[in-house]
Amino acid sequence: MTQKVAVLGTGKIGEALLSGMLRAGWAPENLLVTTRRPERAAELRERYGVETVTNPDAAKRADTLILACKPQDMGKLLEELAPHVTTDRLIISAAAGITTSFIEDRLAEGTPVIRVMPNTPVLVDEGMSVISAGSHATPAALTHAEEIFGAVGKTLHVPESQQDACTALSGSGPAYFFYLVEAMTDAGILLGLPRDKAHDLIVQAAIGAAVMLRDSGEHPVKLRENVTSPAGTTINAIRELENHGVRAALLSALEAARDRSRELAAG
Ligand SMILES: NC(=O)C1=CN([C@@H]2O[C@H](COP(=O)(O)OP(=O)(O)OC[C@H]3O[C@@H](n4cnc5c(N)ncnc54)[C@H](OP(=O)(O)O)[C@@H]3O)[C@@H](O)[C@H]2O)C=CC1
Ligand SMILES: O=C(O)[C@@H]1CCC=N1
Repeated sequence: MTQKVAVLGTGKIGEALLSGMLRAGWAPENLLVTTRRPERAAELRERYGVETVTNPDAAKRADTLILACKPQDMGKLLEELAPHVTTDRLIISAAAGITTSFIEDRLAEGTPVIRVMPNTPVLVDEGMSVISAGSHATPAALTHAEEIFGAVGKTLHVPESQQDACTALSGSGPAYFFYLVEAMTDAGILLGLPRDKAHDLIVQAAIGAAVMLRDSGEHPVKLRENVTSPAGTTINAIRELENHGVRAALLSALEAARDRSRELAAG
């Protein structure tokens, strides 16, 4: 039997996943989506040729339900789904903070639940999706989750106790790099470069650095040392970064993101 997958709460990350699954070869007729607003449903139908349905219909018709609403909307969504979700359905939640037990407690006893934290680079098939099994998720269910998320990037299994930390590093991670690029582009303006040139220079530096980090096999410290010439330019910049506590700021920032993920679980 062909597996049907429904994305429930198709906003930014839900749409990113949907588009990735279609790129990876999923047939539109095997995908269902749900939205809160009818105009959003129309947009998705037109853009992707997928069927839009209600949440109860998604629960009745799809084998796998990917819950992609905000953590704050999860309780209400589960209330709506509970009467219709049978234990042969697989529930995958992409919501920050929401634990598998939060979901299990609101659905029929024995329903398999998997928690996944993806990130927006799934849009370009360079995502990272961090996967944890709930109490009733079988190895086959985990393999299915890996197939879905592995089509749009890498996957990593972690114990659920590490999910809030992974959310801070990986789920939110791309935002920190976008923020750095934005700030460094402003620095280019300060130094008198036109914005488009500053942007191109910083983006290419980021891409080059990312590929080296991934492919060179060298530690980041070594890669940075290779750029940092004695009495040169880079060390002057590094001194300013250290003076302004950028390393400490990053430690605090990621800790704050981790703590917020924990808070979201509490509602
Ligand atoms: N954005 C990211 O980078 C990442 C987000 N996540 C997680 O993904 C989830 C969604 O985040 P994001 O995509 O950014 O948020 P969005 O607000 O873009 O998407 C959530 C969508 O869910 C819809 N929705 C809410 N309640 C219902 C409901 N009962 N039925 C149907 N649709 C509903 C909302 O509709 P409406 O538009 O009408 O409000 C909205 O379109 C969050 O839990 C977040 O933690 C995980 C990893 C990365
Ligand atoms: O900011 C957020 O809460 C979501 C979760 C990870 C990335 N975006």
